[in-house]
Amino acid sequence: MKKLIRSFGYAFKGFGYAAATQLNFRIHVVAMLTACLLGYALHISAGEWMWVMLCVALVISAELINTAIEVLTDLVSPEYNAKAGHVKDAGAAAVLIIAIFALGVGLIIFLPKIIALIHAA
Ligand SMILES: Nc1ncnc2c1ncn2[C@@H]1O[C@H](COP(=O)(O)OP(=O)(O)OP(=O)(O)O)[C@@H](O)[C@H]1O
Repeated sequence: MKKLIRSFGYAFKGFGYAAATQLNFRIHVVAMLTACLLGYALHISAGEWMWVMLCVALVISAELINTAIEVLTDLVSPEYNAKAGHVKDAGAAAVLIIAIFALGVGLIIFLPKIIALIHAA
């Protein structure tokens, strides 16, 4: 049990490290919190919440894995190395693809509701 609690602590430490050092991570956390607030305010359905939660988990996990890749790359290759660059670029590309997916889901769920609200006003 103690071990389990300790590993939660490590996970929170990892989250804190990413939040303290990565601007993109902070931007994505704010975007995901905004999506959750919008979901609450616009009374989205259970099915729509599942998509939003999937996007939150994907985006935040991708950012955390990308942070791990960046830190490890800097550790292994502090000097310029083309392969180190490819590793970081591939990590960044993975985050971009997931962010685009999340943006698409957000537009599909929220845009019609926001347009309907504007028309009703
Ligand atoms: N050791 C390296 N060797 C070769 N190219 C690198 C190296 N480190 C970084 N790069 C190149 O610079 C880009 C930016 O790297 P950097 O580590 O600054 O990441 P970042 O995405 O700007 O993240 P952050 O600013 O949060 O550290 C990489 O995607 C890669 O193309």
